[in-house]
Amino acid sequence: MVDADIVKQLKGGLIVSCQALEDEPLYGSEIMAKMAYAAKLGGAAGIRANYAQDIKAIKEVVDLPVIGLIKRKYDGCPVYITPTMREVKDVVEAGADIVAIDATKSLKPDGKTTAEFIRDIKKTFDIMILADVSTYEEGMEAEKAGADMVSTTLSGYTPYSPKLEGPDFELVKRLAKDLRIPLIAEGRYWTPEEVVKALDLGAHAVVVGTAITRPKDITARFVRAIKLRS
Ligand SMILES: CC(=O)N[C@H](C=O)[C@@H](O)[C@H](O)[C@H](O)COP(=O)(O)O
Repeated sequence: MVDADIVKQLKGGLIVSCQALEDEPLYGSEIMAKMAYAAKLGGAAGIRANYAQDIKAIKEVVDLPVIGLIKRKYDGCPVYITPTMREVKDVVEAGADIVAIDATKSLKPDGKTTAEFIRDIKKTFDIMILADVSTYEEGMEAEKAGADMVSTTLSGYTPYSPKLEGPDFELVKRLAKDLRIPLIAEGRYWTPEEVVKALDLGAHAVVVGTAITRPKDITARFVRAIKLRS
């Protein structure tokens, strides 16, 4: 069911993605909860988080809407963002307000299409669904299938979407114009100006992850600039 209060809380705001995989230096729920707390103090409107234990830890320290997901790889399947009902259940039980799922045209590990997967989630759980897409068509399909929001998360990460260095503004513009449900802008936002531009193009909210919560990548960006100088 759509929670109008949550949609309203996120409107025009910044959602900070606080994620560290097992092989990343900041892996650990305690650290991710501190990241989320810092984001809240900085004025974030919401948090995006991976893993049940991180979602739980974050929910204990911040009262912001949390978009939860579980990244899990299944052999031979390109879908890794909350790919099956098993991960959805864990996200729901961890207390997330919204579940983010891969809503690309790839079949899920159990052979379901995105539309079938969304239908099954709706039948089983009372949670809002954020459809992570890589193209305009996937966004429109997700809305038709019953998603509550769409995010541009996967643009640049499927073999058939454009490989841009920065955000996919064109996708934001087209989806924000044609969807009736909220469009979230996400993926490779590094500056406040880019975030403002996405909102001006009609995005409901913008997710920033790496540029705020992955110090290894932030450091590498500075170092790269220094190296280019010589
Ligand atoms: C493609 C993929 O797996 N994206 C993931 C989705 O949850 C995260 O690793 C990203 O950090 C997140 O989307 C935010 O994007 P950025 O870190 O570029 O601000």
